[in-house]
Amino acid sequence: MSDDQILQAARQVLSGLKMPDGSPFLDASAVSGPVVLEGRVTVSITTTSQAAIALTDVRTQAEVALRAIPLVQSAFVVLTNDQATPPPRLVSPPKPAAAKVLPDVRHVIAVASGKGGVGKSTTAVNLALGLRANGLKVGILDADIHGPSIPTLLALHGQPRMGKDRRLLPMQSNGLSAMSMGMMVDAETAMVWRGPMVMSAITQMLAEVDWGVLDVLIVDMPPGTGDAQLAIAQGTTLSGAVIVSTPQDLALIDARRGIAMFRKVDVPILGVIENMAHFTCTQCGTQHALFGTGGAQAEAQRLNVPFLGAIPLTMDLRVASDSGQPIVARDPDGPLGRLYIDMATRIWSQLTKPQPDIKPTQTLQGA
Ligand SMILES: Nc1ncnc2c1ncn2[C@@H]1O[C@H](COP(=O)(O)OP(=O)(O)OP(=O)(O)O)[C@@H](O)[C@H]1O
Repeated sequence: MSDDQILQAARQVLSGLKMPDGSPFLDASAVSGPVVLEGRVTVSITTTSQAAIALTDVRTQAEVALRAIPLVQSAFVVLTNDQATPPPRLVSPPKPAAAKVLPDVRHVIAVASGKGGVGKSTTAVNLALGLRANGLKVGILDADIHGPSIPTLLALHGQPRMGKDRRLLPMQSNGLSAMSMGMMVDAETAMVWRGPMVMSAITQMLAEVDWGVLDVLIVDMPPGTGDAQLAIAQGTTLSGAVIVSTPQDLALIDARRGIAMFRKVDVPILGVIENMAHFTCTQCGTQHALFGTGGAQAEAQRLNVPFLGAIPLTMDLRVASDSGQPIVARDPDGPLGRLYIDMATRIWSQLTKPQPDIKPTQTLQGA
């Protein structure tokens, strides 16, 4: 069945559904889609948090009907909360009505950067493998809908399979359970989602993945500190955040914004990692601080957050990452592998040491 045929079938099954006010589902101005890409079907219904509950039934009916179409790889009907500004600061514990969508995940950690291209995804993957080397069950979610890079970094090919209860099974790579938003929704659909819409879509889709029992789920955040990032930080109950920065002043200014953003929504900062800290010449062994030195460490001290370590700029790391064999998997006992594993150990000990401000993940808030 081609995408066009799936689209026709999708429109056919959806045409039988009604909105809560009795109007045809497909005619509702709040409904966008269906969009079909390589067998994946997405529909979004724009709503407000207050009106979302009334739409829950039709959302489920639409999803069940779409998933029953032969050769549909995945089907998501997401309630997107179209608010121009993020909802007011969430006071923990989160809203009591929140569904426990990840009851078997002990901690969700965000790996974030204020600025793109600083090595956030590379760091997220290697930290995930470092936690795994500590004997933990670890998953990684690539939440960067617009520029997903985890499939490349972990050499994930093909589409995730559907489990028994029609929930998607994460893909497996190097002992990690992995899922990329890019595999669940096509970039074109996501492109029109604003911050809060991205958040509600992400939290909802997280619930559609059968993560199983995990000690840690790492969320590789989209770069930046705009509405989308704030909404994810706010809507996903996080145990903590790790901030990645290069040593340049400009990157540090953005990292500072990232720290401020997580603090605003009461997410503890587990630490700052300086990436591309210095370059060691392969010919003469001399270290060159191309982007300055010690900036992230000084910033971490100034902001009173832990400094987890500095990763050098190395060809090995880049080649390993870009060929889908992360350095911790390829060479766990080498200097870089040990560095990441040590940082992961420190992160885990922070999560598990009893302190009032680091809480296990209880809930993820839907729309
Ligand atoms: N320490 C390092 N040494 C050498 N290359 C690195 C290092 N860290 C990351 N890279 C390379 O830099 C590029 C960008 O890295 P990565 O995709 O992890 O960044 P990002 O911050 O997640 O980017 P984006 O904002 O686009 O999601 C990749 O080619 C990666 O292999």
